[in-house]
Amino acid sequence: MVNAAPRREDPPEARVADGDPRPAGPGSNPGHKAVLEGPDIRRALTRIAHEILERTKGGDDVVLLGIQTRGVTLARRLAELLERVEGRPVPRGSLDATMYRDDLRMKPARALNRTELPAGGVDDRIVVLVDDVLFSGRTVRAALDALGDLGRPRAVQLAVLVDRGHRQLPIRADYVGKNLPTSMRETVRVMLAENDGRDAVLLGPADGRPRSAEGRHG
Ligand SMILES: O=P(O)(O)OC[C@H]1O[C@H](OP(=O)(O)OP(=O)(O)O)[C@H](O)[C@@H]1O
Ligand SMILES: O=c1cc[nH]c(=O)[nH]1
Repeated sequence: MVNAAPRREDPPEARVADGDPRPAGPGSNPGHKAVLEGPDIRRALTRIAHEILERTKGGDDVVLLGIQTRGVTLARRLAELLERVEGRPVPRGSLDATMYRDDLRMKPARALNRTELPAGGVDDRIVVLVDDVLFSGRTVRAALDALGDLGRPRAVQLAVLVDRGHRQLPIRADYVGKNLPTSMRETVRVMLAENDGRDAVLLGPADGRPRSAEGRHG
């Protein structure tokens, strides 16, 4: 399980009592606390990779599909971990579900990202959707609709780094890095080195207003 206890590789400011959130560090807003640091994220992803192999009986038919934006980075990292264990490449791709959202009209327009499938497609495969945060479930609902237009997987599973609760749809994750109880007045920000320059999961106030799936883009 993810361990918040101080470790030698943590920066000095991280060495606080077990269970206490750590100061958020560089690149983050004041008032945000780091609930996971780089080593925690690495351990969580390693555990998820092993769980995927166990549940899919060696991962032979697995395709990892990262949901834009940070889900794509996490899918890449998971693929590398699976490849290290299995000694063969694991097909992966990316999914932008923006056009399938049910709250498109309520949000500022945003640029579309790439949807890319591996050469073998997704038909008859076990697709593991990967995202950084699971909240209302509306992004995953949109991703399932997008996937339905791309093929017919044998099964679809969901892996998330953080499940912060507050589901508005009957969606659950099969693989969870960390269950993080939150209030609607908080926001969870996942930072990844490839996207943000460092690895951390930050918990902080939601810009002074409760964050909900209504009126936001996801
Ligand atoms: O369960 P939900 O309520 O849908 O929230 C979860 C989604 O919110 C965030 O994405 P966001 O739309 O902020 O885009 P980003 O990943 O590109 O930053 C996060 O990356 C998840 O995809
Ligand atoms: O707090 C939240 C809610 C949805 N998506 C995020 O990335 N963070």
